[in-house]
Amino acid sequence: MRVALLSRLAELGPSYTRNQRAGEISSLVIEQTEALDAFIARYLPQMSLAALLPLVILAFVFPINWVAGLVFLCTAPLIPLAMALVGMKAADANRRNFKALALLSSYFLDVVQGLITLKLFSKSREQTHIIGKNAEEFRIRTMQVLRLAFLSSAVLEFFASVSIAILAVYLGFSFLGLIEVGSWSGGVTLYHALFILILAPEFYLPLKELGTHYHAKQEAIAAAERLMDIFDELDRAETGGDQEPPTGAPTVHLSNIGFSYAAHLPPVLRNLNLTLNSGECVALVGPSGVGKSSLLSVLAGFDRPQEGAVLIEGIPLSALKRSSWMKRIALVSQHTTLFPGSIRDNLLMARPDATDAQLDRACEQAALTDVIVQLPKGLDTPVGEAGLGFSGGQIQRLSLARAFLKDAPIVLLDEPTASLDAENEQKVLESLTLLCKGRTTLLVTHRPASMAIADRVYRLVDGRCEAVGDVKMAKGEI
Ligand SMILES: Nc1ncnc2c1ncn2[C@@H]1O[C@H](COP(=O)(O)OP(=O)(O)OP(=O)(O)O)[C@@H](O)[C@H]1O
Repeated sequence: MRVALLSRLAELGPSYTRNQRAGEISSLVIEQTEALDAFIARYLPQMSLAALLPLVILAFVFPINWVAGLVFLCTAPLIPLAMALVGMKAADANRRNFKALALLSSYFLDVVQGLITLKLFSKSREQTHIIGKNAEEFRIRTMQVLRLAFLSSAVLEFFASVSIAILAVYLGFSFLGLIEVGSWSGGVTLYHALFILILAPEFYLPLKELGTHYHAKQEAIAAAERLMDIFDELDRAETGGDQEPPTGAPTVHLSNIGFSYAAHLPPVLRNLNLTLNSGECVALVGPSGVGKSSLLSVLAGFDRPQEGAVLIEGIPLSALKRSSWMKRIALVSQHTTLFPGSIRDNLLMARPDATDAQLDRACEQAALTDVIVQLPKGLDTPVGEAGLGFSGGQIQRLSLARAFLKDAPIVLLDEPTASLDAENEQKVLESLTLLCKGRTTLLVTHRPASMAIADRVYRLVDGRCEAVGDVKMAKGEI
């Protein structure tokens, strides 16, 4: 289930996950998935037992004493009935419990990630208080679930005990000759009475156990509902077609693109037209928040435009095989994630078969060599979650090194030199000039120096692209 869930999330891509709370998703994948295990491993096998064992016992008891058989037959349905009555409430309680857990997880993650900001504004105590409140809410919800689980066990135990007691009184009286109905052979012998009484708890046991595991079923239903939300989201995923993208640096045409993040939000891109000729580097400028990164995301295929189409050599992007398209683009975004492992592992993601010489060259091109030679373990230095021990600029250079390594015909760059000093910027720009040669490149930038490597400059205004006469003019505007 976890593997299926993660591959669905990968198919949904960043356009889905960036609108979700990371803590909630991780609680869903790690903890809530676990709830299905109890249902499959305990409840379902118990259901077969509960259907089979009482029938077998009845088959032995009826030929000996039909009244005892009738008592079994009449009291047995009481247990599933009581179980279902209590269980109806349990699904709701479990749903609330999972919600409280998801809220607690996501809040906790936000606080841990934003600890510096909280310390800076002396808000950590306040947040601790809010986490305390969420934890208390989770405790209350958990207790509600447990109360229902124990209550259902008690009710089942009660019904089973009363039924056995009725049977014991009947068998006792029959044995003493005070009751004469029931036995096919006249009276009840000690052997028969003991045989039925010893079997009685075994008759109710599978039903009681089923009741005990019933809350596992309700827990699984609550978890499955949330999991199904993600599987149902698949319709919104950009799954792509089955056509292979053209080889070499293609001409990319954005035709009448209209895009907004949600139906209730104003469009970010409106009737946008832009052509990136084969092997050409186009720079895109514009004020912050105008939609440059959104345009890159549409071009990379992470977001689907509501209007218009992205055409790769005339073929709509939506018709291309997604995995092949991903191999054709190198993207340096503003948010780079470093995965736990060594620097080498993080670089090899871009090209698993890269040789040491190729890795060294990519580091050199991205102005990363100076950083690596200072590390005692060099390329084998471990980097932690979110690039622990790496500065923003160093992470950006690592992302650039990945782009150099990938050697893809389409290059998408979002502010590639934003966190670099003038000296390193110059170094990286020289490498970028080489990288862009012969590749179709879109370079989003605010930096005048970066624009110099572009063949043409466009400005994004009001959701549309306007050509800027020349680089000098664009520099003047910035
Ligand atoms: N996931 C999202 N959901 C809703 N709105 C979004 C989302 N991401 C961005 N936006 C909005 O879309 C608009 C364009 O954002 P975008 O990041 O594309 O701008 P940008 O030009 O790249 O800005 P910058 O230069 O600061 O990086 C902004 O108004 C932003 O608030």
